[in-house]
Amino acid sequence: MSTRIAFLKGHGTENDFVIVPDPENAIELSPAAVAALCDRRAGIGGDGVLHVVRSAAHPEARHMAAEAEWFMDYRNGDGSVAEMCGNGVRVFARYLQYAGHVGGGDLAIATRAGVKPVHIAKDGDVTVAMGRARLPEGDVTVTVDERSWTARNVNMGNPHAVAFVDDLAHAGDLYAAPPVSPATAYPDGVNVEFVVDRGPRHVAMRVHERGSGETRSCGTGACAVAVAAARRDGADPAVTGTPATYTVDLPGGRLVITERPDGEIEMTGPAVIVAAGEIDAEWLESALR
Ligand SMILES: N[C@@H](CCC[C@H](N)C(=O)O)C(=O)O
Repeated sequence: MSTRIAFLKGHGTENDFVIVPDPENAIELSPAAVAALCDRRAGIGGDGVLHVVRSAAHPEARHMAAEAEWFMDYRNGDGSVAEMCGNGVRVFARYLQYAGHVGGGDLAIATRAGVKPVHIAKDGDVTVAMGRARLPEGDVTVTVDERSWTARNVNMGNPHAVAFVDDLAHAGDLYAAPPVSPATAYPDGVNVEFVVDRGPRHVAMRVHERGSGETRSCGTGACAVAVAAARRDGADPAVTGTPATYTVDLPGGRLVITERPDGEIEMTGPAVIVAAGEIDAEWLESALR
């Protein structure tokens, strides 16, 4: 009988993840193994992997263990490592609740972008305190076919380029990463958001994610969009002294983002566990050959 590895499948506004519980960090998840798990035909399928490890058991998280028991070791679908995943951290919290590691209410999760406070509400939504955005100086340019847009460089722990467009269809098929220049603005690659207005403080977006391609939702992307929209709309909370709340519609659902005058950003939306099962370790080995 071959060895089996437990997994779950979950999503936040259809940004979907293979969840691999591994409290003692005993499973070696190589980039090839992550890509095999995320393969939508030959594997389980997902935009990324949430490797669930005790902070004390992971060299990148040990220093956060006193504040947060669990570390979200997030990987993109192509196996690359990313600093942060906003939908991922909400689904991670839902998994901790599902597995009985936490009840509802408040908890903290360690990520590569620091410890994130999370609140699991009784109504089912999960809110994460994402911290502050960084806005590196200088606009960037996003190009799709014959169209180009000046875009805002926003860092939410991970890098984003936010372009306001007239029509989301102008983003094209997004099968490949849209070129962003200057390339020096993003030495480690970039997530690209295309945004249209839907109403006052209400936008819709599509995203091409670094390491995953076009996804149905991106939490850090939605935060970057809200931050860029507030600056564009003259609603920067640091200037007005009042919080700015944006509703962000994505192909997979709706997220609500609030930025406070001190720059702290909160994101709220659904997080769902869909299934639980077992990975055949022999299959995973063979997928790596
Ligand atoms: N979908 C995520 C972002 C995942 C990481 C991203 N692809 C990157 O490489 O930075 C989210 O919900 O934030």
